[in-house]
Amino acid sequence: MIAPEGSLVAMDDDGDGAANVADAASAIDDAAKCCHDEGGGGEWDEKKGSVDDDDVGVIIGINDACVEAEDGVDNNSNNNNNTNNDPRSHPDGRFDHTSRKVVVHNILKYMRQRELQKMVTSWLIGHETRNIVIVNIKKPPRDNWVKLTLASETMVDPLVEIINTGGSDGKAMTNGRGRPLFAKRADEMFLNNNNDRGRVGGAVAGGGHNDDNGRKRKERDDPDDGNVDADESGRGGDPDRRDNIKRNRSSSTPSSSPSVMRVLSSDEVRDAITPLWRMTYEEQLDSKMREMVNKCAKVIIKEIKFKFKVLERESKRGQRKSSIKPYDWLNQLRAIDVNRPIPSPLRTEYRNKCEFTIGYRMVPVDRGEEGAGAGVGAGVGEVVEEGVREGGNSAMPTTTGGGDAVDDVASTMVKDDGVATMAEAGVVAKEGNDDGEILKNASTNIQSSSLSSSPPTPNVEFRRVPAAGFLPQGWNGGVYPPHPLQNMPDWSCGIADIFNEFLATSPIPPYDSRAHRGVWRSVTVRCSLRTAECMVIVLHAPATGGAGARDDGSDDYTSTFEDEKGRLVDMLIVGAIPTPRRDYPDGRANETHTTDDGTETPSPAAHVKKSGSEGGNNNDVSRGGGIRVTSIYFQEYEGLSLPTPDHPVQHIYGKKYIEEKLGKCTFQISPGAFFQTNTEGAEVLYNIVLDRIREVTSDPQRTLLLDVCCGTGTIGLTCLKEGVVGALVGVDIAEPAIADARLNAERNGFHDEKTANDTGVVATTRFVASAAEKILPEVMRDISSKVVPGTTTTEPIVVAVVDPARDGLHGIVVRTLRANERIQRLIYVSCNPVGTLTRDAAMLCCAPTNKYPGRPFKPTRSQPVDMFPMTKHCEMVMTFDRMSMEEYEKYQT
Ligand SMILES: C[S@@+](CC[C@H](N)C(=O)[O-])C[C@H]1O[C@@H](n2cnc3c(N)ncnc32)[C@H](O)[C@@H]1O
Repeated sequence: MIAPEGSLVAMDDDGDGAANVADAASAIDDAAKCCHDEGGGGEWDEKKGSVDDDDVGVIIGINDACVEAEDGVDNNSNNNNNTNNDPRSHPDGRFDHTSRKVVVHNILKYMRQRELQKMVTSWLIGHETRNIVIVNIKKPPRDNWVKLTLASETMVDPLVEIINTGGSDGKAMTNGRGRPLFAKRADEMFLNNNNDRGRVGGAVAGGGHNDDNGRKRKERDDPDDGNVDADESGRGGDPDRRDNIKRNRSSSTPSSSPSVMRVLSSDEVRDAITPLWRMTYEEQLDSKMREMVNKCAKVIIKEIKFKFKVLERESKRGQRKSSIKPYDWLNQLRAIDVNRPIPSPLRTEYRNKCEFTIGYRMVPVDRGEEGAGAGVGAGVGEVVEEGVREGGNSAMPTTTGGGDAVDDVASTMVKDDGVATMAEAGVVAKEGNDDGEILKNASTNIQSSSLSSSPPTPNVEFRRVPAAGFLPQGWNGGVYPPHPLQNMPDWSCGIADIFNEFLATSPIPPYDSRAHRGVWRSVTVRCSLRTAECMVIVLHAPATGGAGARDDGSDDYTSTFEDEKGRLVDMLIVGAIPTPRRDYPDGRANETHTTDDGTETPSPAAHVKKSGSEGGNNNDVSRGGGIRVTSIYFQEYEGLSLPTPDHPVQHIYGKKYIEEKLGKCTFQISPGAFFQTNTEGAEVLYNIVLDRIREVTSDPQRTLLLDVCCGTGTIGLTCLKEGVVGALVGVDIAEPAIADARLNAERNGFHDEKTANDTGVVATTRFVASAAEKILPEVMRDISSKVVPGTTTTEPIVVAVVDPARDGLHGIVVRTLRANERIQRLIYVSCNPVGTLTRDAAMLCCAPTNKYPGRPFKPTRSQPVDMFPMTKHCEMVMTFDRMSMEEYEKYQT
């Protein structure tokens, strides 16, 4: 591996030809020093005696490999480019955020960085032959667990074993005070924390700076697509998707004890992916309101109070010269007043983007239904019937309603004995019959399952059918169609149907993420009902097969791959997307929706037509039924997790982007760019941002908006178009998003550096493609020195909007925003309000320290917006105002 510039490589200090434990320890020490540098990632707060940013900048190698230190930037975030010199990248250059992590519990809550590193190093002493390389250590402050990232998935189980059995008498190692440590695969933790997925010990398991998941990067941003394999890390926040990814990861983990897999009913699929679907919409909002109060607002108050206690302790010890009293507002009854969540204009079928995993569906072979189930929309074991594709000339198979058939097999169980699992299906299918190998379920050894409420049915036979859909039970449970999910629009199910038909007849199998064999991985569909455009992105492994297959040279689909791609494209573009037969719960199909003027309409289509006509769109699109695919991409990827937003794509058909109308603007969206997944909900969200800006400025010409994590420029350009600001600086890490943002500026009338907008305000736009933590200090200097366009003043009113991915803001970004007192109002749009928002809010509002200087902010408004009905996820717009000098001085002692 090449060490990144400025990082450290463990030297063979003792001249034995290899970097060993001692070398590693010395490198660790150096790395520890490195972490104190300005701009470093996880910073150690000596005074607090804890790791502040939870990301300890260390790499420990206990094998013949070299030992490196991090470059100090939190590349764990899903949004980082994958470079070969990133010490956290996979040894072969691939970025892996998934199953390489181990969580160790019962660590002492307060440990200095160096102690922590030495302890971790000591676990490996005597086990050098196991060749374990720890590439990252993350410990949240004040928590008693640590998360270790290893160089390879194969090192995970050996490390767990060492920690759990490597102590005296074969017992677990101890924490230095005699308490036994307990290590577990991180992906198993996700499985076990269904109700609060991804959180461990009260903190985000993915690490403070990270999640989503999701892929710390990963962690993608559209909250509820319930899926899986390809995550847009860092491209915003898709909580459901993250949840799904966790489900997948956890279930692809080999388990030491046999578990039982059960075919889920449609209701159970809904429970897994849209857990609030059984509630009325008012109940859903009530539940989100409670969550925002208890897990967001109250936690922020607690965090700030805690920081005051630490300061007090330090003052008593004489470690601090000046001090500051806790703010009075912290003890007020509703110190952070949370408003009731604003409802989503659409309550069903609101997603404009859906991601389906390609894998295998388990179809029970019912003697009367032999040959059933080629379509993804079909319920398990159900017969596919011929249907006519709307707007097209071909007869495409569509499916009959699937719910009954699924319910019929709800009590059927199959033993996941490590042989007949879905994860292995790719391999088996290659050897056997892709679209119908029959698996016999052993009637013995069937165990009770936490998922199961009904007894197992012995001797059930299953066929594995290639399919695209969701993985509500993870990989081992197989793929389920999206048709029962009420948040999925018709067009997405129609696309799934096309894929199912294609996969059923393709000689090329789906990708098996455990064996790394096969080819088809996932499909992402993005659609605008307002412009009637639809983009399909097919993620696939190389045609030569996955890495697992290449090892033994057994898979090579190069001779048929191009033909199969062509066949798939033909199927996608032959006509309008077929209208699927949905599998909605009784009486729920025709939920009402609130239109812009507050009236109730029966379906999303009515709302869409209304909005569309206002926006000048005359497409007669009915629930997506008349939509055609307008753009197709293929993306080859052989990494273990998900491609980054910048990963190359191959444009195959149609337009290179889709357009979406939002407010008064039209936006183009490329394959790698983030866009809010609920268009109507995004309008509500952006209106709140507009109101919050209007509250603090009556002089748009002098007002500059700093849009951090701007994506395709949607928030900033909306504010320019509405004339509430005169200048916009947008920063985003994703190059495709920034390229779109620049074009979107032009598309919406901001052609040059300076353009008078509709309201007469002279507008300037500047979009920068860079990680905010790298560029923000420079951007802030620049803002302070330039003359405000259209004026002669160098004193702009600066309002900042931050809308980070689930990972939240990097510590450097928080510090820069806080230190720059020209920013009087900061509007934080969070897709992770119960996670990273609480952390970042505490940093913005706590008393000033060397690390977080500047007058503190104060949360003044909290407005949740329900962007993801039926899921637990909720967006939050929290407004922070700079504490006045007068008030601030009051607290100084
Ligand atoms: C939730 S999206 C918000 C996008 C945009 N504000 C919108 O509403 O469409 C989060 C964005 O943060 C970007 N991002 C993630 N990490 C970043 C970083 N370190 N620096 C700058 N942008 C980042 C992602 O590329 C993504 O576009």
